[in-house]
Amino acid sequence: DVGNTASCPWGPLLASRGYDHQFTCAAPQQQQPKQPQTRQADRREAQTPELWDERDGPYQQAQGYGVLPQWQGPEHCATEFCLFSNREAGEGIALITTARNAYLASNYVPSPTTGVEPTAYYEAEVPGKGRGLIANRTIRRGEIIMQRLPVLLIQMTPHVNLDPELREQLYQAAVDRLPEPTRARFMRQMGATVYDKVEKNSFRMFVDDSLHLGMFPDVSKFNHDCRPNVHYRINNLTHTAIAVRDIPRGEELTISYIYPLAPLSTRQTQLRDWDFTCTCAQCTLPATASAQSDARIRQIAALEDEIEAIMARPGAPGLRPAMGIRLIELHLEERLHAYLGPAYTRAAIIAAMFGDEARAREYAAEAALALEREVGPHAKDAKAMRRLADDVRGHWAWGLKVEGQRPL
Ligand SMILES: C[S@@+](CC[C@H](N)C(=O)[O-])C[C@H]1O[C@@H](n2cnc3c(N)ncnc32)[C@H](O)[C@@H]1O
Repeated sequence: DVGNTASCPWGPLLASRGYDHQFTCAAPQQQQPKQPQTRQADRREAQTPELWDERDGPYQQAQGYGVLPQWQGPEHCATEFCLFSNREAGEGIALITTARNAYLASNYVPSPTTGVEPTAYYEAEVPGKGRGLIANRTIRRGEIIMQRLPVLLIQMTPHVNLDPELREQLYQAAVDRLPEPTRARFMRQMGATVYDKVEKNSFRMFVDDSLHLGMFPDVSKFNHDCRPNVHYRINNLTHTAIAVRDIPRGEELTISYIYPLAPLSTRQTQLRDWDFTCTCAQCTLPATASAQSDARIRQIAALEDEIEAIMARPGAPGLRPAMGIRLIELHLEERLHAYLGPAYTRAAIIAAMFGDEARAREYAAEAALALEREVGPHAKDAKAMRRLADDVRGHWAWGLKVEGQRPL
């Protein structure tokens, strides 16, 4: 059920979890995110496989799963991890994974590869960031900029455990299986070796329950910004990048590699894993403005905690209409356009509880739009917010905090 999934707003090497045989990114919005790069933990968790065993066992086991005919592989098995490839799927795809995961992938029907017309943006040198993407026309809020399948998908266990030389051989073999134009675009990504490219450009995603790193050469052109104008989600193996506000011609298109609702020092610590010092506008604010931004981030966290605690108590004692309004203001003042869904949801419910029909309708409509962008068009929360916007007075929350109107 794709509708069960939520977006993972914290950047490349993103954290995600799978449902059934889907490829999903399913970290709940409200949940405190996992650190974006938990490589040390992954290294500890991963079992050390025997290295580079191409004898019968893994091949037979792999063949037992019977991936679809247009797939090539298993090849180059290193214990249970083998190379599987398909030149016809998407722009060509290579997997380094177990036979079971390859079987799941090969049976998967991907979303179409699509997005705005290629001339809507162009690639250019961005001072202090290397190459990046620039809007070539006004890109409207909600426009899908890119929707892509990975061209290389590598299970985390061999990525962290294989002998470096063998790993690079295996990765090179995988890249060689891609059609030439895709291979060329893959090789243009930042990084000296294939391993290095994976470290610098991959997105975390799950195939069933196993953590993988997905490579999307087009998507890897987005630079990071702590106040991004593009949000991405990964559902069912597909990476979707979508504009979160109107983006004027000439502005850089950016995503966030981390969970950015954190003060400057925390963001900088997180970004150290990527080996660069962030030069985005938010990280280079003058000291006073930067301190004000940190204070707003702390206010957002405190207000959300307060609302949660109040809502958990019968009668929601101490709830005030201003709380929802302030939550929205703080998000907008901080330019957190990629993270508005939960804030508008809370504000819409609070407005409905206090019988403020106009605000409840407006906030619920904004919440629905934001959640559709952030989580996906089938998001259950987005549907719930649409229902609230369509019929505020029929909603369970309507008038609950209006004295004499309804018992709580
Ligand atoms: C996924 S690549 C993005 C595309 C890259 N600029 C290029 O030329 O291929 C990530 C790398 O871009 C650079 N980068 C991205 N965002 C940045 C930022 N906000 N500040 C400084 N460097 C950044 C860093 O070198 C980072 O390792």
